[in-house]
Amino acid sequence: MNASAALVTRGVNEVQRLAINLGARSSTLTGLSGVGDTFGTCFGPLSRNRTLGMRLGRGETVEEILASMAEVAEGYATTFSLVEMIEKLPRAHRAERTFPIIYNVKCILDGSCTPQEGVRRLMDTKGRVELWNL
Ligand SMILES: NC(=O)C1=CN([C@@H]2O[C@H](COP(=O)(O)OP(=O)(O)OC[C@H]3O[C@@H](n4cnc5c(N)ncnc54)[C@H](O)[C@@H]3O)[C@@H](O)[C@H]2O)C=CC1
Ligand SMILES: O=C(CO)COP(=O)(O)O
Repeated sequence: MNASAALVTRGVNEVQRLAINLGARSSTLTGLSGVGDTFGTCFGPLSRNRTLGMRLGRGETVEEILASMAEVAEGYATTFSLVEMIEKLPRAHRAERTFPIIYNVKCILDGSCTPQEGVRRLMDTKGRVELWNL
């Protein structure tokens, strides 16, 4: 549970950081449209995005999962859109260090790493001050 809490909290932080860079108010991301939405999708047993992630973690491929889902897991396409947006930001050369969760999710979804490798890389990330760039 602690690892999940850390991942979700740091995930919100990355989305917040991107949104602020694009002109959003930070309070928008700490309200229902940010933290609230993230809780629903990460912890709701019926969540489409959570279902995609759980099935990936159990060893199915992205292709198998997407082909067998009747619904759309929005997070799949959104991950690639987020990376495109990040790479247009100033200091994009530091992007993988600044947005490690988004980049690791992309790596898992595009098949360049396994879920286990993605999680291992996140766990090996050097610690730093939590709110260093907000
Ligand atoms: N329900 C929620 O808590 C949240 C939903 N969203 C996003 O909002 C959107 C709608 O969510 P819901 O209303 O819950 O979903 P829903 O499953 O109730 O409705 C989605 C609708 O899109 C249609 N659809 C799916 N693929 C399509 C395609 N290729 N072309 C045309 N129509 C297509 C489906 O037939 C369905 O009527 C989704 O992108 C979802 O990820 C975002 C945040 C929260
Ligand atoms: O898209 C959503 C969160 O942004 C909500 O959809 P799910 O909760 O079904 O994953």
